[in-house]
Amino acid sequence: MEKYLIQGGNKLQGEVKITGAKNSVLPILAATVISGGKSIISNIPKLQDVSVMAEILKVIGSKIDRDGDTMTIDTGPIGSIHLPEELVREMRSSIVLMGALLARFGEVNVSFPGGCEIGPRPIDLHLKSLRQMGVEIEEAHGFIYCKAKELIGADIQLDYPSVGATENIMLAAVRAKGITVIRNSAREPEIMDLQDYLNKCGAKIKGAGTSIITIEGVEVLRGCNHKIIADRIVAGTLMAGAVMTKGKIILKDIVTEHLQSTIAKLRETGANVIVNGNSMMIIGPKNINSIEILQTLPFPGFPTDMQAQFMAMLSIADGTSIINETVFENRFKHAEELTRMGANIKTFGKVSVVKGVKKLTGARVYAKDLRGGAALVLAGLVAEGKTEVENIYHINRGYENLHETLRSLGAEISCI
Ligand SMILES: CC(=O)N[C@H]1[C@@H](OP(=O)(O)OP(=O)(O)OC[C@H]2O[C@@H](n3ccc(=O)[nH]c3=O)[C@H](O)[C@@H]2O)O[C@H](CO)[C@@H](O)[C@@H]1O
Ligand SMILES: C=C(OP(=O)(O)O)C(=O)O
Repeated sequence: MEKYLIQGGNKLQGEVKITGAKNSVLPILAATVISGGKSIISNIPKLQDVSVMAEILKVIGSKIDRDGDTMTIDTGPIGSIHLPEELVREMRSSIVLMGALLARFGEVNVSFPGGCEIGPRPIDLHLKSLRQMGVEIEEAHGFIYCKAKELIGADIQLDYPSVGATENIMLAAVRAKGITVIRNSAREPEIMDLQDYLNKCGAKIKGAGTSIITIEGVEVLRGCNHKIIADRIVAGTLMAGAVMTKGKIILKDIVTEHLQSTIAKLRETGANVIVNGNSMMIIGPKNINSIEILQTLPFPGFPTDMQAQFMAMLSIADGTSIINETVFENRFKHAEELTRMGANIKTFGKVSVVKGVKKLTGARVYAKDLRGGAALVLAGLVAEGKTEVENIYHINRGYENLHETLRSLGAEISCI
């Protein structure tokens, strides 16, 4: 199995273009199913999750050509509503194929999805909302069979602004009869990107980016051309790396508006962040200040997908930081691995206390999930000596050749 070997000590320096967002491209690829037409999607990152989503679409009949970062997807030939269990279980985002196939065929058979193991990840809000739209759902033997004689617009109040539930409702609602309103919807930028794609296909959606989304169902959708937004989490990960290594990097092709909570917290550490249109310079401070309280929240709050990387950064800060993970039940598996590298971290349920240490030391550590894996790589960049990060297949789910990006910025890292 592949692993990363890192020799710590080099500063990150230089310029890097940020790739397209995993959490945007996955629901948009699922959305291509609805029209049965041809869509050309660009700025697609090379990620394991993208390959899996493309494979699922192919298994049910789509034709897909990939040329560099662009995919041409023809979903006209899809002939099955049964999604392949093995592939669906490989990632979380496969669940949004439920809304997409319901919109196209009024029927879908899907197993429970996979994704990072960061605590229980129920889909009760997805199912409750789809039921409100006239979908009959049977759960048996690990599968969910959904059928709707007719999808009907509904007024849906989400108990929590779930990203996946918001996406599933949007996808089903674009072809439902009448108007669907999602209240307390997720406001993540990836929801706005999904709205943009669907509206280019002929959907009538308003409000993405706010907590009320209104969807007027239409009879027909067509394929379209769409460019995926930049990945704010990949950008944030590199920003944390620049701060930890006392480096200086420039990120290109980003949407700085999507990064405000990360920028604010990095400034608290003493980092100098200079925003210039769709690029940004980050200069690491001499000494990293601790952060009194870092609380993860739905967007526009601080993203849970940046929590692990910030824990790695705060483990070498001056002073003690408190991290409160409010989004997922069990997203601190990286704490134990960081401790092997000399970090001083105590976790109590959803709260971690991170007491900054003078230095980390290289060790053999295991990625337990995607962002936790990225955090260990960042720790390796500053640790004294060699760090081996095992199980990097987790990292490949969400970062396109992370080692090559870091090497282009001066890090000593190789994949063996
Ligand atoms: C592929 C993708 O886009 N993944 C992102 C998406 O995951 P995902 O869509 O799974 O995240 P959700 O926003 O749905 O989940 C947030 C919280 O709501 C709970 N919940 C969710 C649905 C439900 O029916 N019932 C329920 O209780 C979850 O267990 C979790 O505690 O948003 C998360 C929160 O920003 C990110 O960390 C993930 O990177
Ligand atoms: C948790 C994540 O991904 P997923 O929802 O796909 O498991 C993530 O991107 O950090």
